[in-house]
Amino acid sequence: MDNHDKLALPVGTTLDRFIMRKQEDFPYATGELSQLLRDIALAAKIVNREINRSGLIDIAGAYGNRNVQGEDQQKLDVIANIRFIRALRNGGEVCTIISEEDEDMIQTGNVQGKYVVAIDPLDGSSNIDVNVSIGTIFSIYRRVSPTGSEGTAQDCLQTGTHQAAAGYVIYGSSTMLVYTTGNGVNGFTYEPSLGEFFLSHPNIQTPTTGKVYSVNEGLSEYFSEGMKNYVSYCKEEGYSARYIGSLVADFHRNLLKGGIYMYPGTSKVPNGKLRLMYECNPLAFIVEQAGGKSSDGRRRTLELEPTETHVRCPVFIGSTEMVDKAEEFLAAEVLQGEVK
Ligand SMILES: O=P(O)(O)OC[C@H]1O[C@](O)(COP(=O)(O)O)[C@@H](O)[C@@H]1O
Ligand SMILES: [Mg+2]
Ligand SMILES: [Mg+2]
Repeated sequence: MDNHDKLALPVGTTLDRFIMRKQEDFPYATGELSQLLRDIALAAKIVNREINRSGLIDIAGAYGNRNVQGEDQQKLDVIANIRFIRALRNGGEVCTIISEEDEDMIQTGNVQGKYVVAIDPLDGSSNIDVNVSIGTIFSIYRRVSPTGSEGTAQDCLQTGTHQAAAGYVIYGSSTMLVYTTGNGVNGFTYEPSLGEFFLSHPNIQTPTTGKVYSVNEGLSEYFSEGMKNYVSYCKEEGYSARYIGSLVADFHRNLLKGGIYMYPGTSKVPNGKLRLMYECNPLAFIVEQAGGKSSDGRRRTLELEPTETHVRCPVFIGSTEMVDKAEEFLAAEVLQGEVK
């Protein structure tokens, strides 16, 4: 009987109770990570409320600033960023934060905090004003430097294999929080009238293959030969193309139903668009814990060395057999290149 069976909690268990019961599984746990997960859930509830009424109040549209990625910040990007940073600062468990919306590391002042958080406060920004599912993505590391001082770059630039926990919130037809602490993946659905997340998707396992591929084909003229060949293969196999344009939403669908999401390197952007620390690493941890796979087309995402906090990397993530197949096509291209 493995851990999951021993601690199988019924659907409908509240998130708080689930976190508490899971903590009991680790006799040496001190409760800080549990509290940190609760802090994130609290901020998610507040951001969810803002999103649900975003059409009614003046929080639609651009904020008027550009972030470190050179993207126009949406007002909700900024609001979500403020809400999550405030919750993590007030919670006291986090010493340093890296956020998509801030160029530099954010020191919270909690020098006794044992954790570092990397966060994409609002994912799918291009979909905010058009009522399409968006999300929040987070990744949690234990600091490597001693407590008592601010977190360091070394604390923030750890490979994904060192994550203590990771997760995302999807603000869709319902709002869900999905996370892992390296002991399986569980999903919780938010019940707004009770203000609680309830266990709705215990021990998520992703199918080893699927019939859905997700990629922005608008970029296909910049795709490599191998990538073009894999997309043709998906069409020949009769797969359906599904691309919401919100990473969290495309990932979530494929996690539950099977499929592959790809944001490849292209001749225009060789490292692709997505960020390793707060988009690819957390989702790679989740997909692996659910029995799936994530790579940059060649190397395991979780083993990629982060060179700086906002570094980008190509990503192929989802059902293992589909990621394997995509890698095969990319490898064939390299071989052909060598033959020529
Ligand atoms: O419009 P493109 O180039 O296909 O990019 C869409 C991708 O960019 C993102 O919006 C990037 O994330 P942010 O919205 O957090 O910047 C992903 O959610 C999405 O999958
Ligand atoms: Mg994003
Ligand atoms: Mg974002």
